[in-house]
Amino acid sequence: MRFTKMHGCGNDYVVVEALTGELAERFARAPIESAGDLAKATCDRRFGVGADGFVLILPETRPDSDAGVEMRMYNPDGSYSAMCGNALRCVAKRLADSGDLAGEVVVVRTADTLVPMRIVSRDADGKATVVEADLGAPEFAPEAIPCRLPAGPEGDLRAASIEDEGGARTATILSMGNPHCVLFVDEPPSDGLVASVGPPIETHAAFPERTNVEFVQVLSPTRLRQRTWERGAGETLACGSGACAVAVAAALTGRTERSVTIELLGGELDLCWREADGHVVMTGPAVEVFAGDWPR
Ligand SMILES: N[C@@H](CCC[C@H](N)C(=O)O)C(=O)O
Repeated sequence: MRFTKMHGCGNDYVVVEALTGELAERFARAPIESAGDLAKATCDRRFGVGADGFVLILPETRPDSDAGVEMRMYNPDGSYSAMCGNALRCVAKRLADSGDLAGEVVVVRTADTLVPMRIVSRDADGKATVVEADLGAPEFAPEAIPCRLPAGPEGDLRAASIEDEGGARTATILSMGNPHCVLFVDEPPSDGLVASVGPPIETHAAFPERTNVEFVQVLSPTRLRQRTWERGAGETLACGSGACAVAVAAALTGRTERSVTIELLGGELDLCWREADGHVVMTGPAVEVFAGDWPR
């Protein structure tokens, strides 16, 4: 199996393009869970390639879909995620660089979401370097996230109270196709905070499908700092869907404007929660590191 090791802001992936041939036969019509063990093996940082996620690029099998391909993303623990912002940009770059992208625009389906993406810039060799992705509109209804906490007066979880061993915390909870619990903090989020609060919130009883946890410091009305404890992965250097959730949470709670830049441990992402259609548009880098064969 040929793979490409890629990353977006240091959030790294083993990406397998399986548009034709044996791999497409094996996975395109197979149940989602069927690639879970392969994800665990390849993502292992000691016994495998090492990555925050395993990504399959598959032919679109839904007859009525406008997507060119389907993306399936798996966490290192083998669980599937219906959304993954940084991996989506890597997929767009992969398609652009391998000549499988006719123009500068591609539509990728992940679960039930169609994600239009545009190559924003290329290097001197014509390889894509920056990609813009429209991740669609956030979901706020507790049952759609899913989250068992009761909605507030606005019908959402913009100021939900969630308890862990450290006491009650106020969180903004929403879905970008996957669940996010955003915690605003006054200081730069520390190693200790992320490591001690991330795991119990990820597996908190309020989240029947677990959750990603974002720790966010507001630096100005257009700039934030974010660290993320990811569902099924632990702390990563960046989380694209998390950055989208943070941009929405910050604007929704009046902390920032709707267009912001987010500083992550591995780089920066630009986000815009568009007024016109409520979609969240993320712009950021996509990088190829190396290619290889699994197993050798
Ligand atoms: N890092 C990703 C999100 C990956 C999936 C997440 N861990 C989940 O299970 O929801 C991103 O860039 O969005």
